[in-house]
Amino acid sequence: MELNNTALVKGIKSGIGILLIGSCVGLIGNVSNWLIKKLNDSFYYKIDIDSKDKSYEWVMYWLSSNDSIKGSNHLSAETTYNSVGKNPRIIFVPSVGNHRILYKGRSLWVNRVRDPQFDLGSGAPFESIQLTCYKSNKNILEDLIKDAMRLSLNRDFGKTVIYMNDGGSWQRFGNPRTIRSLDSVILADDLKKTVIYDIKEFLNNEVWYRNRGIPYRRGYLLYGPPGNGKSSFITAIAGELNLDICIVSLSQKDMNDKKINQLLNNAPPKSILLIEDIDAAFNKQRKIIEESQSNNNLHSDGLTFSGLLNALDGVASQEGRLLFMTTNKLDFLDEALIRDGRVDLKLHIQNATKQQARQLFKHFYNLDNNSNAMCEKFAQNIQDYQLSMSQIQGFLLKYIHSPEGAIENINLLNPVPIN
Ligand SMILES: Nc1ncnc2c1ncn2[C@@H]1O[C@H](COP(=O)(O)OP(=O)(O)OP(=O)(O)O)[C@@H](O)[C@H]1O
Repeated sequence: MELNNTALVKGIKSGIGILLIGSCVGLIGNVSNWLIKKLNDSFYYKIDIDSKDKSYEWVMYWLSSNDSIKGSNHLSAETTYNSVGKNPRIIFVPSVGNHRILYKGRSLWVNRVRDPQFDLGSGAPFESIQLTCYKSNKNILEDLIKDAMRLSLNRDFGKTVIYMNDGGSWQRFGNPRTIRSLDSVILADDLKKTVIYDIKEFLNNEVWYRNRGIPYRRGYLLYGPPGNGKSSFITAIAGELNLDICIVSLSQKDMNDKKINQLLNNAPPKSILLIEDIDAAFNKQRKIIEESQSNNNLHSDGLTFSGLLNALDGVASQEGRLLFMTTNKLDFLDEALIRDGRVDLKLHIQNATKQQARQLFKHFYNLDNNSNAMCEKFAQNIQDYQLSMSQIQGFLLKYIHSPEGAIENINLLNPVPIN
């Protein structure tokens, strides 16, 4: 019995011993962590930048053009294209991990961190960058971010940035485009004035909308035969009003109701949302098929008509949402898609009138008023609404340096003889 008690006491003692050692180890661990943190805090200064913030894109762009990053032994290659998807170019950015760089002759560290979690909407991983420098050089981190911002804004200044959707998130597409001037788009009547006035009214009246509880968004539908300037006009509007363009591709394989909702409600600030050829993705026929599927309790995992309508009606972004849709086939569209509130202004862009042909001729050859008679001669041989503007432009391109040649040969474009 006594033996048993002694064994018990020994057991308790060794248990307490282990506990004490465990606690001491834990305590030492905590103290050393605390010390490291304290030392870190007193020696280093850090700034975290989340990939959802605009400054992340600025700093990554800055890093890609910073020479000292090339000394790093682990970079990531990223391919960029020009605005028409050509001329691939590789840029190198820091890969996930820690990198030391020099800025203004000082050392600093860039730690790119990839979160194990993925954004369920876009399928892209969450990322962040941590910039670290010695506390004594604290200001250089803020200077770096400001420099990065200036560099990016300079790159985009006077240009239109195009974004395309990659799943449910927006990615810059190629290099920003040179602005297309409004003068270069020739439309009938006062269409340009009407639309620009309408958009400016909208952009300047946020409070008016908010006070009345009216969703702060505006939708435009441009419809009419191909090649008459629908896309060109939208590009020129973006240039005129200093807006970017977000092209929504509804036909992407993995597009679904959730992603379209995210896209339409999280567009980059100061941008136009553009859905081209909306009839290709959604027309009356497709709606009928979907309705019959849902009557038969068949559920769609992809993008549905009601999903698109919900996204269009979703919470408007802070900046106000400008949506443009284009179609060649107005009759194919379901009424619900283009009803008031979803589409506020419908603009018919028709084939060329004589007057448009005259202006195009003048603009194409950069002629002044002394050449009005020549422009008139060209225009009087164009019948209203018979040819598209792109057909006339294509014809003029054959006589790129010779307006006289274009007039002489106009019967090749239009059978009406010159008087
Ligand atoms: N109204 C116009 N003024 C000046 N150029 C025009 C006009 N319409 C068409 N063009 C020229 O024709 C080409 C095609 O124009 P654009 O793509 O804008 O037409 P669209 O109406 O959007 O055609 P689609 O319906 O096929 O998309 C462009 O090169 C553009 O410069």
